[in-house]
Amino acid sequence: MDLSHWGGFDAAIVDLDGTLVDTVGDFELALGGALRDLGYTPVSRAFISRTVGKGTEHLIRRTLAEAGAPETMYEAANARYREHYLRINGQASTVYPGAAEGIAALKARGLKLACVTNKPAAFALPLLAAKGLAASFDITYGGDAFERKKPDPLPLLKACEALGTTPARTLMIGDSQNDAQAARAAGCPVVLVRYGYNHGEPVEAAGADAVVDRIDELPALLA
Ligand SMILES: O=C(O)COP(=O)(O)O
Ligand SMILES: [Mg+2]
Repeated sequence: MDLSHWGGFDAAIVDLDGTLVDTVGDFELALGGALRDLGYTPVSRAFISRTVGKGTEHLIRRTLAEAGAPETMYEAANARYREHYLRINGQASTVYPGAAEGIAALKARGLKLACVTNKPAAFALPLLAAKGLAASFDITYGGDAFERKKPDPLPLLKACEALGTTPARTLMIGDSQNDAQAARAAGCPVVLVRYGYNHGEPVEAAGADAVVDRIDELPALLA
């Protein structure tokens, strides 16, 4: 695969869950804790992997339905989830092989970097710091930064604006259809990683320009 026809980039926007960090273990602890507090049985890891990616509200609403709990429990579940998540954040998650190296190599080439995630900033910022990734990014936007989150293009357009780049010269690196759709609508080329969470669907079907096994493959492909 040769992506050099893209003709160079000034910046990259990088997704967090499923792209930089395997966080399904953290989600499992926090959702499980919240469900137990409310008297329900925790949901499976497989369910979590195919549900993560569209932000906290979507995840909690789907989790309540999966656990057989009423929708009216949303506020209580959200409060319990937040408390558990803030306490366990990072304890059951790991940086994917090649992710830190890949980001460092892109940065060393002079690309500006933004982390744009649907994870709330209160979870995303401490996680990036705990995993030694925070300093790599010029800016980080959580899922609560703007009126709309990915797959809407708004967070990507705001990131380009903040970095002083154009979408055409800003590469989106993500793991799901939310990243691919947001990138398409914003006008950013997009690469997806094969190992993340894409709602249980093959990542090849998400409409990316390319799919890679590791982020540290990218610098050579872009040469
Ligand atoms: O919290 C989520 O929904 C996941 O967010 P991300 O994949 O955009 O990082
Ligand atoms: Mg993701």
